[in-house]
Amino acid sequence: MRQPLAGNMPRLFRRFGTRYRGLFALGFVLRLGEMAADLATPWPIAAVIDRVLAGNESHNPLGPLLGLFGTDRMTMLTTAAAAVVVVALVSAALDYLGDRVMNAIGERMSTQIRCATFAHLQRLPLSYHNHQAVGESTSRVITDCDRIKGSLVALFSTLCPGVLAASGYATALLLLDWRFGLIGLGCIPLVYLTGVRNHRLGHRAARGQREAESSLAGLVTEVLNGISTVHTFGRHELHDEHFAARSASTLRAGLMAADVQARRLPLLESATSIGVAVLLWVGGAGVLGGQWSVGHLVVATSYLAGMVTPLRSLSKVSMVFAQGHASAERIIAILDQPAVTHVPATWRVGTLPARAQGRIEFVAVAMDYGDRSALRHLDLSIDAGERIALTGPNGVGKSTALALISGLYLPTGGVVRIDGCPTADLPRQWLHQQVTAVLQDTFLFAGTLADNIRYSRPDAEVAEVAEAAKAALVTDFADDLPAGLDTRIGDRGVGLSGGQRQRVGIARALLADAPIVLLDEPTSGLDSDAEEVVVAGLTRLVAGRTVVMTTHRPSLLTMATRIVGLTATDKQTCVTAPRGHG
Ligand SMILES: Nc1ncnc2c1ncn2[C@@H]1O[C@H](COP(=O)(O)OP(=O)(O)OP(=O)(O)O)[C@@H](O)[C@H]1O
Repeated sequence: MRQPLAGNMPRLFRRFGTRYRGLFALGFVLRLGEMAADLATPWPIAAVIDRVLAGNESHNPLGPLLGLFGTDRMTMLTTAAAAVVVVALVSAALDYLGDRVMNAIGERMSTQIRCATFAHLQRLPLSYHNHQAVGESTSRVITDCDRIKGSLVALFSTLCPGVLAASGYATALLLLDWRFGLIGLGCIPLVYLTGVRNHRLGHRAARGQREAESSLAGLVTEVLNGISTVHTFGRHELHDEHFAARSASTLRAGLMAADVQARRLPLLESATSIGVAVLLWVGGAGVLGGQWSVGHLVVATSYLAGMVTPLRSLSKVSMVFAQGHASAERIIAILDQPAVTHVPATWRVGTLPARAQGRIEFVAVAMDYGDRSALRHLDLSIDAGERIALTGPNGVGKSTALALISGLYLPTGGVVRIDGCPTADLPRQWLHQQVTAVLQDTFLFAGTLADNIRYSRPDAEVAEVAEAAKAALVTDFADDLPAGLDTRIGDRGVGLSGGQRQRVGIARALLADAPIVLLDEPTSGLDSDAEEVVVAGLTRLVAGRTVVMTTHRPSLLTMATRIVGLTATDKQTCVTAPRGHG
């Protein structure tokens, strides 16, 4: 459910902003100082007009100060000019310090929001990621967090000082003369009404724009992930058409946002010009009637202009706020998702043995992915040290069974137990130490071969990494590379063959030294030569561990001590009579 318009930013504030209260207070004090300097700015000019030019001191409280260094006209002019410069310098220095402090709050808060969003996103269950395009999630972490940063910086460097300045000038106008004050205050409802109406429109436009941009990012990521398929089938035009269609919705949303933005300033100008006109008329009449001096009127118009200027700059950043709100909504949608670590862990790590025996049981296990059923009432028991191969038709649920053992998903019915403990109740950290896997396609991160092997156990010694690499036959090809195991490989293992990537995956699993090993078609994409080498590595990996594998390859089936066939009926995933296998 969407949060109310104003609900998202305050939530981000409560969570990430409270620690900056001290800095905020400092920034506020600096802004107050700057405002006081700004309020003093027109007085030397007014004093010159009233005392030096018109020879009249009655209306100007600063008039007598002008004669501090002498009362001849040129000395008073010089004193006024120096006062203008001093006041401007003080205001500029306070402006600089205030901006530094306030902008820093925005920058720090947004960095924290980005880090927290990424950390949380990583911990969301696979069921979330299965339904979310990678590009869309990337766009949230990068672009939405960037928009939040923009609006936080605008909040601290424009909105807060702007509101402070506008209220300061309004108060000063009131103190100057209550009639001037009323004229100034009269502008505020007009500005507020145009602002609120535009903010709503702006938020709607910004939300549409972000959704359209995210969908574009999702498309780009998908096509680039499958770029070799695009090239193989030469379907570039198809994706061009999809991209153009989605770009059209981005354009529509962008034009709507541009229209809202363009409307804002003229509306505001019209609203505030009424105030300026009234002030000029009332003030001018007052000067003609001898109620006020010209200098007095100059100060009042300068205060009204001072009050209107921040309102104008606020209107310029209001689209930034609208975008920030829309993006905050999308970030909160991620932060509100329950992470996998929230699963209650009944057994604490300290109460569990450091190493499981490796017994696995499926008791009436069912698994549905949304509306799709993958396993129905599966009963299967695997003894510690057994090596079983799951076989059966495509889609019967073999990979799903493996995913349930490793805790990637929790069963939607029944229970999966390791050494008698349901996986749903086990701490994730312990489960990661007990179960390792070699999948159909080993995913490698950008970094060195050694980094990728160490991924399963970051604290492993160099010698242990080398030993795992040797046992998995990684060393055989790494020795021919320029820096051996320290050779850098690209994203997703670009630069290595399929068989080489699988060998790195085996080394990674060997280093994890877990009592349970899952093999999900680890040789399916390999030719017979590569398969032979990978099987040699796997033979070392499986020794002395409980192994559950899915494969149709005879070379792997020979490693199994039992082959279990799965078949599906409407009500049940059945286990066909187990066959002993050496
Ligand atoms: N992440 C997922 N989201 C939705 N449905 C899924 C997901 N993973 C698997 N499925 C569905 O669950 C069913 C079982 O899939 P699974 O991959 O476990 O079968 P499998 O026996 O390993 O198949 P194969 O032999 O083709 O690898 C299939 O109908 C599949 O479409």
